[in-house]
Amino acid sequence: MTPILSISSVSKTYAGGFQALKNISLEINKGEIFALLGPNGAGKTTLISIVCGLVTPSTGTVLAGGHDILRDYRKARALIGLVPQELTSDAFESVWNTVSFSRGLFGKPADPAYIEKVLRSLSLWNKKDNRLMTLSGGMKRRVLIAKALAHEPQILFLDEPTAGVDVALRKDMWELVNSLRATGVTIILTTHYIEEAEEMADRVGVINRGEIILVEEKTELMRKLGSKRLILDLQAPLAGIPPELAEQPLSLGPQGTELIYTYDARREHSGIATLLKGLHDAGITFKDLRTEQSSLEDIFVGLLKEKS
Ligand SMILES: Nc1ncnc2c1ncn2[C@@H]1O[C@H](COP(=O)(O)OP(=O)(O)OP(=O)(O)O)[C@@H](O)[C@H]1O
Repeated sequence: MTPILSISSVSKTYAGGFQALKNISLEINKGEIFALLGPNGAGKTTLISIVCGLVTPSTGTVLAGGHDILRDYRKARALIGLVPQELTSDAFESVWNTVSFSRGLFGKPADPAYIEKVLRSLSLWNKKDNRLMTLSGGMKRRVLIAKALAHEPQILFLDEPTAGVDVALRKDMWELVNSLRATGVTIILTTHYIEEAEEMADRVGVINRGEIILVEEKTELMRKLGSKRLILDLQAPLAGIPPELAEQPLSLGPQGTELIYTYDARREHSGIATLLKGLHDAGITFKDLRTEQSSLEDIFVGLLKEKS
């Protein structure tokens, strides 16, 4: 796949001496939805701000569509749309003017038909003459997205798109992101909500204390999510897995008193019946059994603990 965004060895130390990013390298592929997960203060906003040319990195380079964000700022920035968390100005302006003005900022010629398409796709068309101050919170968020799309960017950053919005609007946002992806836009979103990453992302990156600690395909994470463990408390400890059970996905607990069987909880056949028959044939008996499931949340929390 072609990377549309290449972040290489980016570090950021703020003026006070605080190191917010440590040697970040990340490639984002054209057309993918990438979710950047991380706790408060992890460095998500700093990273986005560097990619958008709002904050200067202490070291490292960022290329957007092959253009260096520092040396070739206008070309690189024109490819990027940024949806911030909050609307800061323009309270007295109309939706139409605000969005059209954003397009002009990037030196793009006026294109009323395109602005109309964006407003319609965001269900803002019948609000086009409303002043921003008269809109609900959800509508204001849509205006932020329309503004970010006004200059036809290829890469869209959504900073916490659904923080503090109600469930219905969150679902709308998810749909919207999917429909944007269908138009070929690459989307990078930051979120605290693991559910959101699960729902939308093709790949997930986890950032903690300024470091990327994991980047993985969501399906791979879901595979981990779907993996379940059946733990059998044995009557008598085993020294090893008996050869007749060697084909099974089995492992032994620390003292040989627990036999652990890992299986995919989403498959129709867990293989547990075959396992139990095999245990019976091998003369292995157990006192008790239980199952455990790891969730993306567990993986996430575990990762953060490991690194702390
Ligand atoms: N201008 C600045 N000067 C000094 N330190 C800063 C500055 N901006 C951010 N920081 C610090 O850098 C760290 C990372 O902040 P950043 O806003 O990038 O985190 P975040 O992952 O976006 O957090 P949140 O989820 O809370 O938005 C924090 O410890 C923050 O206090």
